[in-house]
Amino acid sequence: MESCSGEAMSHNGSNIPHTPSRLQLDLSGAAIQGSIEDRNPAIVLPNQEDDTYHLAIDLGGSLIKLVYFSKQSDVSALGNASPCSPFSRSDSGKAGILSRQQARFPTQGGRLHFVKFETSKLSDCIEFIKSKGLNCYDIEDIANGIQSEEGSIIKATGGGAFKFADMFKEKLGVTFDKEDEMSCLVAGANFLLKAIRDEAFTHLEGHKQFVQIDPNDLFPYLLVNIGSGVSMIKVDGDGIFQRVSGTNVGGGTFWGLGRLLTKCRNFDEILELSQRGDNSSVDMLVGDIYGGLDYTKIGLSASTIASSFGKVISDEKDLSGYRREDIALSLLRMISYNIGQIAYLNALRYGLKRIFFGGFFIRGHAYTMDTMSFAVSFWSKGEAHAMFLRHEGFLGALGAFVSYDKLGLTNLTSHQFVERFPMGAPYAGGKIHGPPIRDLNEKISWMEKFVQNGIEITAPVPMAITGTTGLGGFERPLSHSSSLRSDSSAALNVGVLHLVPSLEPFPLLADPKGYEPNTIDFSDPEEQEYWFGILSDQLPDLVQKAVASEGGTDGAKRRGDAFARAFRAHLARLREEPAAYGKLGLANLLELREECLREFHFKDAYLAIKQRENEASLAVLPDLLLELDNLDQDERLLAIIEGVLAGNIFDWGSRACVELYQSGTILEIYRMSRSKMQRPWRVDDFDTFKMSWDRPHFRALLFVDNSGADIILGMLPLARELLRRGTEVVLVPNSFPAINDVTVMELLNLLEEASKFCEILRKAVKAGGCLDDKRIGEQDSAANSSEASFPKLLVVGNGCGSPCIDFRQVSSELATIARDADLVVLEGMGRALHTNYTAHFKCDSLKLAMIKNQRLAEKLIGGSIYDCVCRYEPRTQL
Ligand SMILES: Nc1ncnc2c1ncn2[C@@H]1O[C@H](COP(=O)(O)OP(=O)(O)O)[C@@H](O)[C@H]1O
Ligand SMILES: CC(C)(COP(=O)(O)O)[C@@H](O)C(=O)NCCC(=O)O
Ligand SMILES: [Mn+2]
Repeated sequence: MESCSGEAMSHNGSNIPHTPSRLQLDLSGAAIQGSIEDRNPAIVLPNQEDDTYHLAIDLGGSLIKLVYFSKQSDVSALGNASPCSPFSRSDSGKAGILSRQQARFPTQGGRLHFVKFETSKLSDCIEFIKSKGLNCYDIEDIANGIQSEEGSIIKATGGGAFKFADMFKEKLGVTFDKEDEMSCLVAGANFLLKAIRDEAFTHLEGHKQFVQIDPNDLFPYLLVNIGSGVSMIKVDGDGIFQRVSGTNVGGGTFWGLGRLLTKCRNFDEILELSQRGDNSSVDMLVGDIYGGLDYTKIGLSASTIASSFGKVISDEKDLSGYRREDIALSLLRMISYNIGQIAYLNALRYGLKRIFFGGFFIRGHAYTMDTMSFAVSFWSKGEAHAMFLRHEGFLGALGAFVSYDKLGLTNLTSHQFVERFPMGAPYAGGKIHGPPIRDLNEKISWMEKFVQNGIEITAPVPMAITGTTGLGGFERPLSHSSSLRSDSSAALNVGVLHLVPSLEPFPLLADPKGYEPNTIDFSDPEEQEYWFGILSDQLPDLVQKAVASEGGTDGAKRRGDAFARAFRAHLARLREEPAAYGKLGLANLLELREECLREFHFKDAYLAIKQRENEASLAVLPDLLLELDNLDQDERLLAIIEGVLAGNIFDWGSRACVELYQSGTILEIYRMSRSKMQRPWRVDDFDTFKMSWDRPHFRALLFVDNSGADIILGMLPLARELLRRGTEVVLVPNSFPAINDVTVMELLNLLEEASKFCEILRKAVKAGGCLDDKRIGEQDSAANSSEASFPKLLVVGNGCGSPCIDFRQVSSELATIARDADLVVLEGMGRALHTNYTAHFKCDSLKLAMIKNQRLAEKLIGGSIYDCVCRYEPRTQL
């Protein structure tokens, strides 16, 4: 059994330029993934670009916002969709059962990208649209897969939909289908609040906190959109709203006056300037009027602004006599506070407790948000709450986008979206500098250029200003040193939204609403710092393995460098602002690393290691099974659980374990690990679990972890034991790689091998239909008809490519098959400890892991490294 990922298709070595044609494939770098002996091997097309589907545009007074959707070409003819797709058909090529299941769950996913341009740079925007071919698709043609000859009709909103209609027709051949601006703002806000998990947040005194919105309890609310001008809209439902107020003193006023008074050349510059400001030289404060005293009777402190810019009237100075910084700050406070106050008054007028602020005036700027939050909270005496939206300025464009009825986007829910933060401006959303990056080579060169120039690469989103308003929101910004980045990284806290309609919540969660995957509290800065440190330290070794896994070529080295730079930039970004990409937990960090590897087309960094461990473990499996079979039933169950815990030591994500592997062969380490299995384990519910064993389960889901001894000498014997008692077993591996975790493809190969010498596994595999008969040594499928009644062994991918599992988003296949399961086994640190340790299930659950990190051992179970956890919980009665 040999797997490979070598070059398998002839190609001319150069990248075929990307065109928006649906049917043109970039075959450069195409490679077979998996076993070369397969009849239907999966083919990976690393250089195949997304095909763009459609665009919506919001042409505002200051900024043009684009939201566009891309969808990968239908490459089913080649047997694989994408190396990065959670539903890569690589899973199905080999597994009859999966192919059938996937046919029932067609995926219609794609990606939503967010980009903005200054309206004054309209020509850049037009160039971008042209270069991406965004003007070439017509929604009507999508179903037929044809490229429009005529030029498409695109949804457009904002005043520019009228003003620039002729120019777009002339330059791009597109016709605007105009949508009402207010309707779009509301549709965009409703869509975000219902479909994006970490969208809304509060921002008080520098502290950002995400708010979970119940989609069934969203209305009514006040939407305050601060663009050039300000609109205040009372929203009572989808499409049910009223523009109740507005003000002409908005973002345009701030930027317009600010430019005049400070001579700043761009918006971020003035925000940055305000960071170093002291407004007391410009503003008239209460203390200026009251001789330095507070006006206590009406609750105003001496430092409260009595009159913005009021001090200027009593000075003899002209503009040059004031610091630009002070002016910038005074102006920002004046505008933000005023909008916050008017918003509050409108909330009061209509009895609304929730106010969501959007529009690009906010610009994710801490000080602006703090000021508005303070105003709302101060005037409402804490009754009303100011909330902000991560996609702040894209409400209108998104609203226009969801108005494409045929895309059916309005009913999507949060579990169907996965947000990714790829490197590179056009991928990340935000300001575009220079031509868009079209392929991996361009992306790598783009990153290399930064290094040559001695400029540190920044993650897709900039450092937000960490400065806070200090007490009460009206003191000076505390931080004078941090600065807002305005380089070519995107200027937004948004990534690319991957729409995966076939993701579903895991149906066996006992408390889906209260479910939080991450166990460790990441709001503790010390905890964060520890894990950032771990991931940084592991990076050189990972890069080396990743490069070797791709043959160590010069190309692989370049990709490895780019990956390392990208991942370091993400870590730096998150260190500065942990909530930049949404609520941060350890699971997100570990997944980000895997996603980043995929972004640079590393298919499976640990493949060679996994193969070596699989071979060594398969060689001793027959003896182990014989040994187990000679034990009586009680002893056997204990030996099997011990085997699972012992095998879990093979974890290439743990620094301690990797050091350990220097000290012996795989089998020596496995034996050593087994010999240390002294009970009671640190968490030991084995006896209760054994009691429940009297009643065989109907269907068990086994969330398996690592390749090698872990799966082969640990989990397969457990699966076999369950099968022996008549329980149907569903092995649930990762859909795509993460560290040394076993994947669907590998597991099917392992089952093929194990079936050769284990009859129970062979019969169950046959009954489950995971492998075709020839692969399990059955030439005549009718020969053993008795096996049809044998309990089934199935393999179903979890939909993830991470060492952890977030049960809010799993594959539809898993969700479907889980409905009748009555036992869930979670194995390994990632799945059973970092995530889900405190999760409860509607069915019996068993969490098995060896703990391979000293700090976690101390914190979580008051133990030490290499302690074991066997946590059993009978089903939660609802
Ligand atoms: N790069 C930028 N250029 C100009 N204005 C910006 C920029 N970034 C943020 N802004 C602020 O955002 C406001 C525009 O917000 P936006 O929501 O796009 O409204 P509009 O649709 O009116 O253009 C500007 O008036 C300014 O205050
Ligand atoms: C990434 C992992 C969760 C994988 O563990 P597994 O699920 O394979 O048991 C784990 O290796 C881990 O937490 N590693 C980082 C900590 C360390 O190096 O100690
Ligand atoms: Mn693992």
